[in-house]
Amino acid sequence: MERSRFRVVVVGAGSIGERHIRCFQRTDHSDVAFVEPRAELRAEIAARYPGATPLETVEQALGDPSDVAVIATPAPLHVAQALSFVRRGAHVLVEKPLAVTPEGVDQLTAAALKANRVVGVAYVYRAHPVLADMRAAIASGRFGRPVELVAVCGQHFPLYRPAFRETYYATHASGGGAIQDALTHIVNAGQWLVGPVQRLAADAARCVLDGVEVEDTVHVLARHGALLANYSLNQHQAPNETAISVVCERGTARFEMHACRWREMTTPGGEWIDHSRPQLERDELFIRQAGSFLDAVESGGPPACTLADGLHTLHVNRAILASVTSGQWEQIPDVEP
Ligand SMILES: NC(=O)C1=CN([C@@H]2O[C@H](COP(=O)(O)OP(=O)(O)OC[C@H]3O[C@@H](n4cnc5c(N)ncnc54)[C@H](OP(=O)(O)O)[C@@H]3O)[C@@H](O)[C@H]2O)C=CC1
Ligand SMILES: O=C1CO[C@H](CO)[C@@H](O)[C@@H]1O
Repeated sequence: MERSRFRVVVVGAGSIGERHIRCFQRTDHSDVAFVEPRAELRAEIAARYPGATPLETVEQALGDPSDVAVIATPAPLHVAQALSFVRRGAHVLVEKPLAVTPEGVDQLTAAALKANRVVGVAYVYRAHPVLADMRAAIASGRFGRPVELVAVCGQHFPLYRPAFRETYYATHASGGGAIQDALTHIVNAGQWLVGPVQRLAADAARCVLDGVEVEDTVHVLARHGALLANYSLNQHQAPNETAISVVCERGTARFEMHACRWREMTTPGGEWIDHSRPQLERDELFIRQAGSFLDAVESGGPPACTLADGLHTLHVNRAILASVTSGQWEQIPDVEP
């Protein structure tokens, strides 16, 4: 069957916005425009992506509604901008984290429901085929009930984002710090694998990165119902590694993003059985995410990460920040699916 073509506008052509322009173009189902207020950057991006239409303001984009808007601005702007586009009839993919506070999210949810628009949150791990395979294996029940999740993650953030001090990353209020910027991917993946978090306790500090006040190292103890979880992440170690293990009653499954594999072990003291794929190029994840969002728009089905899932992760981000300050366990509010 012939696929629909979509008019897609990417709002904010910074680091991730440029990637979305490129990756939506690569789906071959999109005519892409983008909003970038800074004239110099707008011209540079337009030169790099000749098919993409440059716009200066969000108002211009709202005046000529697209089918899909991708919100790639700093987090405090996400919800209000998403709401404006939904009200103009667009489906919206919002970058992570959904926001820094839950303000306006109920309004966005109601508006999306009323207008029958798909709103998804761009937690891109959900587009990872290896993680999806491991999730399906766990969900099949062949390892028994999941009882524990252990995530161990780290990378040298300045290598990947040398200008981090000058971006939203520098403050919590603008969506920065290891918790809201990086760990949020991992807790969202944890939630996808084993369900929502009910309570948590956290510790975090700025250990190495200079020129910012926000934390670069974080440890979280969490309860996903009966399951015990433990998340650790830093943004300064040399290895770029992400490993998420799910220990079940009759076997352990481990996702190793850096090795592009998941592995299982079911015999006590036995050998790992590996399920590997060739290493993915970074764009490939985002092309898959774009394609999957357009599929949801086409079918009217739920996106990979729904607004409700993104809101739950937002509550988790906030509870981690609160626990670091209070030194107490924090409860996570329920979110209606
Ligand atoms: N999923 C992932 O892997 C990643 C997700 N992200 C997330 O994406 C978001 C953006 O991050 P990133 O691209 O790194 O940030 P950048 O600072 O690189 O880019 C943000 C862009 O938004 C633009 N912008 C700011 N305000 C407005 C506005 N009012 N209207 C239109 N455009 C505006 C900025 O324009 P100007 O040029 O004027 O500053 C800039 O181009 C964050 O929420 C971040 O957490 C980021 C990186 C990777
Ligand atoms: O979401 C993200 C994924 O990784 C990037 C590089 O470490 C971050 O900058 C970003 O915010």
